[in-house]
Amino acid sequence: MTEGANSISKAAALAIPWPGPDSHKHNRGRLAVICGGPLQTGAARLAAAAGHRVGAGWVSLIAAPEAAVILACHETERLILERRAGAQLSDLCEGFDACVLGPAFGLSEAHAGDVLDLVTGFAKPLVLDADALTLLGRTGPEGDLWQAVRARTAPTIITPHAGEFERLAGDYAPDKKAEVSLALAQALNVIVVHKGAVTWVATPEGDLAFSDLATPFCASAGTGDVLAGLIGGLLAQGMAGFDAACAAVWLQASAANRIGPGLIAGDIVSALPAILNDLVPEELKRN
Ligand SMILES: NC(=O)C1=CN([C@@H]2O[C@H](COP(=O)(O)OP(=O)(O)OC[C@H]3O[C@@H](n4cnc5c(N)ncnc54)[C@H](OP(=O)(O)O)[C@@H]3O)[C@@H](O)[C@H]2O)[C@@H](O)CC1
Ligand SMILES: Nc1ncnc2c1ncn2[C@@H]1O[C@H](COP(=O)(O)OP(=O)(O)O)[C@@H](O)[C@H]1O
Repeated sequence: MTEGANSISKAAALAIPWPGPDSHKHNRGRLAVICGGPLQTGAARLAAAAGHRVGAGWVSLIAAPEAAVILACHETERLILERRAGAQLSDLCEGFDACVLGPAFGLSEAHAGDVLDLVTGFAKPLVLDADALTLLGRTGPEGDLWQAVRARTAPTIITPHAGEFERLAGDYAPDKKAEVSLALAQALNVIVVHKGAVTWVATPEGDLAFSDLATPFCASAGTGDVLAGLIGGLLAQGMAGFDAACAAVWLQASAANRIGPGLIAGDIVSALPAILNDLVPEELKRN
């Protein structure tokens, strides 16, 4: 089944959107990243920074007041949108072109309600990662959340690591990673980015691609949050789901490989301009 799968190459990243003379910050893609509690803001900040670096013109972190204050101590270029008591995430995300939900978000009943609200009420491309996937795994195929994800018409991209994948689809043999990714893509009607030393990207329509490019130094806290943010940033700029996922996987791996030993997640974000500079069309180069 995996014989037709493409290896993700530089060509995937050459397809990313670039700004033009008519670009301004509001039409280059507006990305919302949902933040968890005040002691767990780092994951969302990594995702937001990655989405910003990859070209989204306006990136907001949405957080409850206690976490918003922490964010305000850290963030310079990202906007902070305070979520007051009773406000729905789907209302706050109106006007954004894409959203990332899950990194260090939280696993309570209230968080599960928030995930259901956004999955149902946000009619734009959505990246679900980390805790959003654990919550989805808890409800299972018969649950409201699973059914709501299936019913979405806008693209949904999920980015499970092996542990999160098993919560969604059960155990699998290591040599069946491509097959189980495709099966989950179909079962959930989502694009699956099944991470690891080999990352597989699968769609409900049967598209399949893989990457084994990334250095094992990627196995470090927060690198998956960066990937989720890259996908979100590309979706916000209008890239199609499968193309955005493949481009983000290549960009994350290439930036990580440039660092190698000593890599921590934020370095991938910092290395992105050099990687992007190798891809940018000649007419956009001013250096
Ligand atoms: N800066 C920050 O604030 C950061 C915050 N973060 C946030 O922390 C929260 C927890 O994140 P998490 O990734 O540890 O997820 P979690 O649901 O606890 O599952 C972990 C368990 O799954 C299993 N497992 C099996 N295979 C695996 C694999 N390939 N890769 C990883 N795990 C694998 C393994 O179980 P074991 O095999 O050890 O029994 C492992 O113990 C989450 O909210 C996240 O967003 C992070 O993003 C980092 C930066
Ligand atoms: N051994 C490895 N070789 C290459 N890449 C890896 C390896 N282990 C993990 N990665 C990559 O590192 C990232 C880790 O993501 P994840 O486990 O979600 O981390 P976090 O939740 O801490 O951000 C993924 O993009 C994954 O593909």
